[in-house]
Amino acid sequence: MTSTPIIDAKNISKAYGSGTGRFEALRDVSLRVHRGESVAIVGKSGSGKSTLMHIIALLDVPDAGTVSFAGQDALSLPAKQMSEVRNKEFGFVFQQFFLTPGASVLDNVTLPLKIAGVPGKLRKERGLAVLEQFELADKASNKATDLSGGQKQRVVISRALVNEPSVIFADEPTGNLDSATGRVVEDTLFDLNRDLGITLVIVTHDEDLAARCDRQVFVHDGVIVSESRKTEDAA
Ligand SMILES: Nc1ncnc2c1ncn2[C@@H]1O[C@H](COP(=O)(O)OP(=O)(O)OP(=O)(O)O)[C@@H](O)[C@H]1O
Repeated sequence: MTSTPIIDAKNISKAYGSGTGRFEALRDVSLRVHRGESVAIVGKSGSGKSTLMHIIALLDVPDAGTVSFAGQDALSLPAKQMSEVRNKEFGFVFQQFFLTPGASVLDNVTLPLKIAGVPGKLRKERGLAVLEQFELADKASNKATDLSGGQKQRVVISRALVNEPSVIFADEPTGNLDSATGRVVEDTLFDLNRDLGITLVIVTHDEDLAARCDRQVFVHDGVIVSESRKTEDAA
């Protein structure tokens, strides 16, 4: 039985710069991600991992190729609808957190709901419910910057989850954390995958983190060179 992939990227190419400074970051790359899967994108620094993730997450457009989301050609959508897909269906977790420094934890977490036009009272309820889940409700009125690294990343995951996304894209999600805190953040992501069926796409250098994913996709010099699947004893 084959189901429609949640993400189906075909023949993606992307170059940066022009003339002699032109650099081909991705060359004819195709990648399918199925609903509920966890996929690690791995490779050396500069291999094109983040570029690939940004394109399949509709944060950037390729020079050539197509990206479908749930069977629909996402790149041909009008800009407004494309941002709606991104805002409603995707959650983002980046190494650098990207929290708004002066704003409260709650305001940071509920930002995707604000963008989606959800009224204030409901935003607050949903934001607090997610923070509660991560034992951060007592930090709701703190400034987002006045938190530990692990707490910040849990705030970022709360923000990624508040819209009940179908896919979470994480780019080196544990890169700024010590190993124990990183492990807690990883566990949180895999719990969401297992318990809620949220699809995970994780860009990482970390072999242990990659090994926890159902599938590993290896990128080298802008090309997918191989793939492997989790063996049961790596679980
Ligand atoms: N905005 C840009 N302008 C010019 N070149 C870029 C730009 N973004 C990325 N590149 C180049 O494209 C290549 C791929 O970058 P990308 O960030 O996708 O790699 P990566 O595998 O994610 O690397 P890292 O693990 O270091 O984050 C790199 O050689 C990078 O220098």
